[in-house]
Amino acid sequence: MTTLGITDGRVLRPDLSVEEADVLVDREGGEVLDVGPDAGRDADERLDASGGLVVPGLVNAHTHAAMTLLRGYADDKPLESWLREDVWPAEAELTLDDIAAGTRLAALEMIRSGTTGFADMYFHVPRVAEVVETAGLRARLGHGVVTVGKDEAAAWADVEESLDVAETVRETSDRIETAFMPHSLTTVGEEYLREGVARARDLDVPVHIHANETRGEVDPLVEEHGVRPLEYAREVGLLEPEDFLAHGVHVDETEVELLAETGASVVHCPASNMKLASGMAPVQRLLDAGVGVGLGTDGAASNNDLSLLGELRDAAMLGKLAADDASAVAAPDAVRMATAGSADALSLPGGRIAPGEAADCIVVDLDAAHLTPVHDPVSHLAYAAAASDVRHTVCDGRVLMRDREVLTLDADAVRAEAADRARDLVTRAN
Ligand SMILES: N[C@@H](CCSC[C@H]1O[C@@H](n2cnc3c(=O)[nH]cnc32)[C@H](O)[C@@H]1O)C(=O)O
Ligand SMILES: [Zn+2]
Repeated sequence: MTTLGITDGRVLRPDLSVEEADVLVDREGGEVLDVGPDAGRDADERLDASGGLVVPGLVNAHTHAAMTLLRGYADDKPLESWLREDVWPAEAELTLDDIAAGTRLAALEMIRSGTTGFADMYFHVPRVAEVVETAGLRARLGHGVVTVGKDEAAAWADVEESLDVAETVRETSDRIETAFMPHSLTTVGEEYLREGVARARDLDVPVHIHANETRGEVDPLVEEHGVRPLEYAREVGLLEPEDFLAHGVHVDETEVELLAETGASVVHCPASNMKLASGMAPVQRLLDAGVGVGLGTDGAASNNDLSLLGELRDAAMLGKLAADDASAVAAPDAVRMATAGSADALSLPGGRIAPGEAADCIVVDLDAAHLTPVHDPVSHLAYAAAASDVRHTVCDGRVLMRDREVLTLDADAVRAEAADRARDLVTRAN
């Protein structure tokens, strides 16, 4: 066994208290061995955390990584027209190599902003998995299914591809898990949902889906089925404890209770919900009811970055507006959402720094003008720290970024290739 010591900093513990301590990690086992004063002194390799805060690696519980290629391509539109007029036509032109390049750019951005784990819904997933493996991140991956607008054969083929990906891609790496991922309750027809979800249970994989994102999506569903969307979701076999739903903006009391009862989680995406004017999720209400809530950026085309430090600030801010209460979604709630909340929603290791937990952690530099003075480090994480304050990133015991240098990807090459491919993609789409 070789060890990594993250030394001389302060550590955010699972109860969100902060103490001066080292973190000692088993590099091969990818596990935290010890947290305590001088615990890392005799480690084989050291990462300096002085002046910094050691935090669990952030977990992005809902994104479409390769959409980095469409960052800034179509802004200032609501969901329906944004998808139909801009995003889907461009996505129809994506090649396998485009997906790989866009995902590499996302991985680079995630590592540089302190994200160690994520859930991705996209296509050409084996290529996504290769990038995740090389970058050293942890992920739950799936192929997004859309059946509306397709003939029956094409629709079933899309369902089959998602199930096949869920079954096979999890073998790629110890750090990769999968899910069956129907795109949403309205873009996948009922018979496909029922059959796909039942088959996912046989494969023992969870289901990830967009749900209750906009009123424009909820109202017609209620009209057609005569029940709330999450009641319909339950009827078609969704809402098992390991399932996780993106957005959950327009949920009523019945649906909040249904989530609490079933144990399915919600992934809150505040920036995307604001940018597409989708609405405000009742996050404090969900937390009060005991619903598991994680945090996601959604794709870079509706955000427009993948920084979870930015996102958890948005979550804390929007949560107060939604509840009309300044004490709602307090700093510790937002920080928990981006760490343990997301890891638990995805059923992935991580989210807590304690012996026996996965060695996924980051060091956030507190030596900066905008982070002075440090009355409360948790407040700074929630309200003042930015992606560029992340000094080191460690996932599964491996150092992915040291002193802001990413070690697993060639940052300049990744950016150059993504920019080239994005330009060509947009030319083809128009
Ligand atoms: N197999 C499908 C692809 C589905 S992947 C997931 C999809 O979600 C889309 N997407 C991104 N953000 C959102 C959102 O906020 N709500 C709904 N869909 C989104 C994204 O552009 C992508 O097309 C097909 O053939 O079209
Ligand atoms: Zn999404």
